[in-house]
Amino acid sequence: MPLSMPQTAPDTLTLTRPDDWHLHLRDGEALKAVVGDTARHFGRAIIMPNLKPPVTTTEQAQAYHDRILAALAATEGDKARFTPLMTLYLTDNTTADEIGRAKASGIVHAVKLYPAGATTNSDAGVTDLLGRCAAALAEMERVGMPLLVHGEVTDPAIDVFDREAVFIERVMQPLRKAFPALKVVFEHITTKDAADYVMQAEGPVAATLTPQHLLYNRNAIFQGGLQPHWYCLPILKRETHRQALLAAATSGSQRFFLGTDSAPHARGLKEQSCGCAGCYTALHAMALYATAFDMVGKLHNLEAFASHNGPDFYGLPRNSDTITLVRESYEVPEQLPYGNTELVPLAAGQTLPWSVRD
Ligand SMILES: NC(=O)N[C@@H](CC(=O)O)C(=O)O
Ligand SMILES: [Zn+2]
Ligand SMILES: [Zn+2]
Repeated sequence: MPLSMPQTAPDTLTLTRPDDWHLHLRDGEALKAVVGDTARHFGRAIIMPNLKPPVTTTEQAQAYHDRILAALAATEGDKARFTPLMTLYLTDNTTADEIGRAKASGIVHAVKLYPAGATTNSDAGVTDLLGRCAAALAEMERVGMPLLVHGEVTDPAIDVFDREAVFIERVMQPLRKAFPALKVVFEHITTKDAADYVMQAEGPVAATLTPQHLLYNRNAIFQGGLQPHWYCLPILKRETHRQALLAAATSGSQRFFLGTDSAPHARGLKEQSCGCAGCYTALHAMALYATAFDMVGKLHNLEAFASHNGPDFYGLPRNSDTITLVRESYEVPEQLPYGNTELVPLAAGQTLPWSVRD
C-alpha cells in the first residue's frame, strides 16, 4: 500500500484523558444528577456561571466549586480525579479588582460574556461590552485570564441564523482590536464564518465545538415534526456550516478544542409550548465526537482536539492518564433520572458506533 493511502481506521483508540472546556452543571438536585456523567470520562471541565442568580464573584465561584465537589463525592464518582475549573459571569459592573481576586484564587480560570438576552439565564449579561467592561477586560488581558464568548448579537432585526456571523463584525473584531493580547475563546461555534475567523485571526483566539454542531444540521430540529431535544443556542445551522465546523475540528489546528456545551433541562421544560434551549451530552460526549471524527477519517486528530489543545491554550498541564474508545455500539438511553424528574439526552434511543471502555 502506498504511504499516502489513508490508514485503516482503528477499532480501539487510547487517548490522554480529555477535558470539557464548556459545561453546564446547574446546581442542587440537577447538579447531583449530572456531575458523575462528566467526571466518568473527563479530567476537568470549564463550569459555566449562568446559574440563577449568576456566579459573578470569586466568592460565589468558590462556594459553587465546593458544592460541585460535594455533589461529586455524594455520587459514585471519584472525588480526587475530577477538577471543576470555575468561571465568572461578566456583567456591566464587573470590576478590575474582581478580576484580580479571580486570578489570585487559583480556581477561577476564565470569565464568560453573555450578551444580555442571548441565551438561557443571560438577563444579567452585558449590554455594551467595550463601553461598560473596558476596565475588567484590560485587567483580564494583563493577567492572562481568558474571555469566553457566547457569540451572538441580540438585535431583533438580525435573523436567528445570522446572529453569530454578525457578532463577528459587530463585537468580536472591535473587541480584539481594543484588546489584542486578550485570550478569547469563541464558544460553541456554529458557522463557517466563525470557523474561518478563528482559523485566520491573529493572536490568542480559539474556539470550542459541540458534538451536536459537528453531527447534525438544522434539519434535525424539524425531522418528522418539531424536535425540541435538538434545540440549542446558537441554533443548528445548514449543512455547509456543519461541514466547515467538522473540517475545522478535525484539521489538527491547535485553535479548536472540545466543549460539549452539555446543557441539561428537565424533559418538561423542553417539551412545552416554549421549550428551553440546550442539549444534554455529558453522558456520551466522547462517543459522539469519535463518531464525528470517524465519519471524515480523522480519528488520529481526536486526541489533540479533546485532550491537548484546550489545556495548551489555557496554560494548564495536559492530563496524565488515558481513556480508551472502542468501536462497539452504544445505545443512548431514552431518558435519565434528573432530580424528581427526567432528562432526555441528545440522540436518545439511537445507536452510536463508538463507546468508551469504562
Ligand atoms: N446552549 C444552550 O442552548 N443553552 C445553554 C446556554 C448557552 O450555552 O448558551 C444553557 O445554559 O442551557
Ligand atoms: Zn452559549
Ligand atoms: Zn453553554
